Amino acid sequence: MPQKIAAGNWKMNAPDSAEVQKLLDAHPAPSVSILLCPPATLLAQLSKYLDGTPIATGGQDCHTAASGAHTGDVSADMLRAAGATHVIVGHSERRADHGETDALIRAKAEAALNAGLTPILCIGETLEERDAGQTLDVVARQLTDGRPETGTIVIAYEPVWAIGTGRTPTTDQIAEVHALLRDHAPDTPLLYGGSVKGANAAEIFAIPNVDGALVGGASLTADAFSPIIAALEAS
Ligand SMILES: O=C(CO)COP(=O)(O)O
Repeated sequence: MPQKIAAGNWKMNAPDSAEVQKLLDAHPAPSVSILLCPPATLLAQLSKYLDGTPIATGGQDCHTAASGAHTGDVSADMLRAAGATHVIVGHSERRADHGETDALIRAKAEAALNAGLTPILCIGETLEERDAGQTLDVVARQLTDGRPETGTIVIAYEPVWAIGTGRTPTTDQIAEVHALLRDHAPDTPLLYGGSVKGANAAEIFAIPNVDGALVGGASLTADAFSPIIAALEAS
């Protein structure tokens, strides 16, 4: 059975530290893995705060190189030194905003593995691709081209049109993609991401081959994230 993971992607947001303490108080001994991915500037501080607790931390992106002349970037080794265990790579917001290709994302995932981090590889189709019937082709290509040949990773299926929109795919649509991912990655945790809330979490976690969630907006407060963690524990 792949590990169950409730991961929060804070994106470019900085919740109050009281929210983190509230989350810890609500989940002193979780039966699933909990991960928070803050902005890079907060990572060291948050990792220190969470040291010795069941909540782990991750980065939101990394450079392919370990160090060097790359103004504005952060390496996987630096994330690791700041306390991270994971790093998100290939998020659709980075694919869209920074033109990240599958080849670049794969190099980032390899850099993460080399630094001792577990990459969370994000894949997912746009609405145009879904409407054109290309969803399975797109995610299969992103997986094949973006995934390192060896090493332990986590995969997050995040349909671009479901991110921050309040729209989620039907359970059949999620099940179809996750079945394909499971065929390609039998022992890999497969997360769903895109408008996951306390209200829909149980239904999503009941879908075969869904091992957890990558949560954006609802990871910013303990009140919103805690019911998602509880639903995963109950699944
Ligand atoms: O992009 C996401 C997580 O990486 C999902 O964001 P939302 O949960 O805000 O839709």
